[in-house]
Amino acid sequence: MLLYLLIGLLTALLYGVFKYYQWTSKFPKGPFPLPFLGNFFEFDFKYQYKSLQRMGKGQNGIYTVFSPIPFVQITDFEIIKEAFVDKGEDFVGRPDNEVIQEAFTFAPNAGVINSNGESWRENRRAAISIMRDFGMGKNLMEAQVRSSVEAYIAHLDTIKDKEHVNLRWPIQVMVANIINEVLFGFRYKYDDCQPLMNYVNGFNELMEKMTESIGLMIALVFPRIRHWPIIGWYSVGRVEAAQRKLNEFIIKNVERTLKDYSVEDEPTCFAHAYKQKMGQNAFLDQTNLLATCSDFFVAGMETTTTTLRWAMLFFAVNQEAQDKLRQEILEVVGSDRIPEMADQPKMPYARACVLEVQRRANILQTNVQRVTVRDVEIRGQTIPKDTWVNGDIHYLMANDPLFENPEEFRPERYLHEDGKTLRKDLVEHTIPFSIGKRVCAGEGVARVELFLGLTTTIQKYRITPCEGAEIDLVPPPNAILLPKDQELCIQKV
Ligand code: HEM
Repeated sequence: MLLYLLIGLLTALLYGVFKYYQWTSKFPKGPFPLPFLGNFFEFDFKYQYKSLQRMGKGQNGIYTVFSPIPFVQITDFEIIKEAFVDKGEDFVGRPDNEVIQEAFTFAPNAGVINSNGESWRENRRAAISIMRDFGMGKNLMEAQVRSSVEAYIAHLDTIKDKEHVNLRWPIQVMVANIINEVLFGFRYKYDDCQPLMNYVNGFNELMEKMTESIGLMIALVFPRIRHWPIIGWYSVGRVEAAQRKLNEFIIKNVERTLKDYSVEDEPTCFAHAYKQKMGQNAFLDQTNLLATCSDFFVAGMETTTTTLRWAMLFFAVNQEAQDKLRQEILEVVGSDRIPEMADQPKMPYARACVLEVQRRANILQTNVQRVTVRDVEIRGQTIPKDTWVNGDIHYLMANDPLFENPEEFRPERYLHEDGKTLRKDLVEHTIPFSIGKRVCAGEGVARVELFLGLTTTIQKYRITPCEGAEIDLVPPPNAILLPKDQELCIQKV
């Protein structure tokens, strides 16, 4: 009897293993997955980009990691382009996993970053149209950026001990004020910005918790565990609670902005303009107003701040590049006014610097996840509908053979020998904002912020390491690769 039972169990197990491998064979081939567990134990969830760097080598640009969810990685530029641009409509989804949608968003299927289908389309369209009306990529937005940059320089001027300056908060407030003013119509003062600091700290804690939690990874596969006592709290509950706190900040700011606004009035900020559009279709409602503001606030603040913080460290370490950049700024702009976007075409070295900062900082461990909305074929391999796909811009910018010695910070790599013309091939492969239908919705603003934020700082200040200190360029684990907090010496030029 026992023997029959054992034979029965063994047969069921072998059948299960057979079915498992039959299923995995539907996805692009990658590192060999263990039965049922896939590559779970090969994956360092804290440093996902390092695991993906290791696994991606020798995979011909497209492969699957089972974590244990099938997770297709695309590491080759031409294949990312084929998927996200040529077949863009097929890769336009975001995960509609209930844990992600309920715990990590303002509300399920709302806003722009995590929504799907018509809700995403209508909200992205409305948001971009409002941003354009407020001058995204044009003069009005540039004027806001320049005024925020000027306030930041004025703040740096007031700092007494310039030999030990942590630039984190000055940069954070400068960048946050731009998006805050666009969304809600007001700015924070450098000496009175506690709600903003609470938001930023809360967001960073949320990112840390998300990166460190193996429980969360398990909950993505078995969402029910989030309702279990204790396990539910450690896997999802504490992350969800952190997200709810962030949501409160957005609700307060939107309420403050809309309190005295009537839709007959001329809108002076994003929240006003969205309020005017509400009701035009079923997806533009109060929840989506809040969720879209939340998405633009978070996406618009932490990414640009982090990139500029890395920039200061790179230039502190690379004095030669800093001198060269300053020389170009002084030749083209002089020192009586701050740079403007119209100067950019005459400043190839500055453009190369921004590209190299973004490439070398490479701030996202993985791209924001896409999901296939139908079965799709890429390079002769089928990716089934509803598969998670990482268009791995991190891997690309750190490993593409076009970037010789990718670890080096060397803006010159973007310039031809004449020192004036940008290398189009390298520029094309530098895609920190991703590409395709879901390309970053704030790319235009971010480019203005990065160019003006960087060039104005270097125009006004020489940045060096503090005496006797070494700059630490190793990022701690976090979904966004933030630099470690460290002080720098700043000297007025
Ligand atoms: C250095 C700065 C930034 C970087 C590196 C960056 C990068 C990205 C990336 C990689 C994505 C995912 C694209 C994809 O799914 O393929 C994204 C999406 C997004 N970004 Fe940015 N971003 C930056 C700044 C901004 C700013 C300033 C804003 C707002 C003003 C913004 C708003 C958004 C939004 C709303 C999305 C979601 C788009 C969608 O799903 O349709 N980002 N960003």
